[in-house]
Amino acid sequence: MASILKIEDLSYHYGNNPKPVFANLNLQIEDGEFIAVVGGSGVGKSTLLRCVAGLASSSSGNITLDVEENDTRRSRSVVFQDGRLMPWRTLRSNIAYGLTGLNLTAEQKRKRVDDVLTLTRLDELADRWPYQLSGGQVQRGGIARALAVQPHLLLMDEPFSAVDAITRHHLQDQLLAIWEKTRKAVMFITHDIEEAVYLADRVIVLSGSPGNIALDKRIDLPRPRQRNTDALQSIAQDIANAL
Ligand SMILES: Nc1ncnc2c1ncn2[C@@H]1O[C@H](COP(=O)(O)OP(=O)(O)OP(=O)(O)O)[C@@H](O)[C@H]1O
Repeated sequence: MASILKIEDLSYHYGNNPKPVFANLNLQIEDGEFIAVVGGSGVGKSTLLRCVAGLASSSSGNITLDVEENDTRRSRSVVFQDGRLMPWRTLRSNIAYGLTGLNLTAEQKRKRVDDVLTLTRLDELADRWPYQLSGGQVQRGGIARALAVQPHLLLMDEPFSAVDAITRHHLQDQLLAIWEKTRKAVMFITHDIEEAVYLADRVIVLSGSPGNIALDKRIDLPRPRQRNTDALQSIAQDIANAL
């Protein structure tokens, strides 16, 4: 499979701080691949994601997204920890707002919104305001908004860390169902090693200061996966040891 994202010798400094958050980092993601990035607090996971998202400019190195650009879809989109729905817009309007600037007719936009509402199973909640949604529904709304732009690469920054454990498991399974249907490349940041092993094709461990890749582990467990199996726990333990 072809690489959709190539990160080469990436370094990042905040402001005048001479010490980089990470230095000479190299990573590739294949088209359709689900990778999870884990690492201790402050190691640079979110900074890396922001660089890939184009929200922060790397200090040196290259980030290449090998995707077909056109004006009806975006190369990448981001799902944040808090869903980031605008409180003054309904769910439907939040999703539609994300399509601003794309070259789509009103009818095409309406269809895009309807399609992602169905995909995230939020159809019946489309006209609610964010305050009328649960935490898990807000997160699914954030995923719907990110998917509406039909990104080649979906970037997720600890999207499920603010919800309870049961909701988190549901959201993980729904994300996997969406991923099976859309087969987008995903870069998923998490603190939770078991979440990473349950979801991803590859788990990348960031550690050190400056941060770099301490482990790049392919997860060969067949899908659909089971939680709490010895095989999954054993891989999670290997990853914990690398942290
Ligand atoms: N705006 C900023 N200005 C200066 N330093 C920053 C800024 N944002 C983050 N940092 C520092 O950069 C380092 C990496 O932060 P980052 O948020 O990328 O880590 P992280 O691995 O995502 O952490 P966490 O898991 O706690 O969210 C940390 O040491 C942090 O203090």
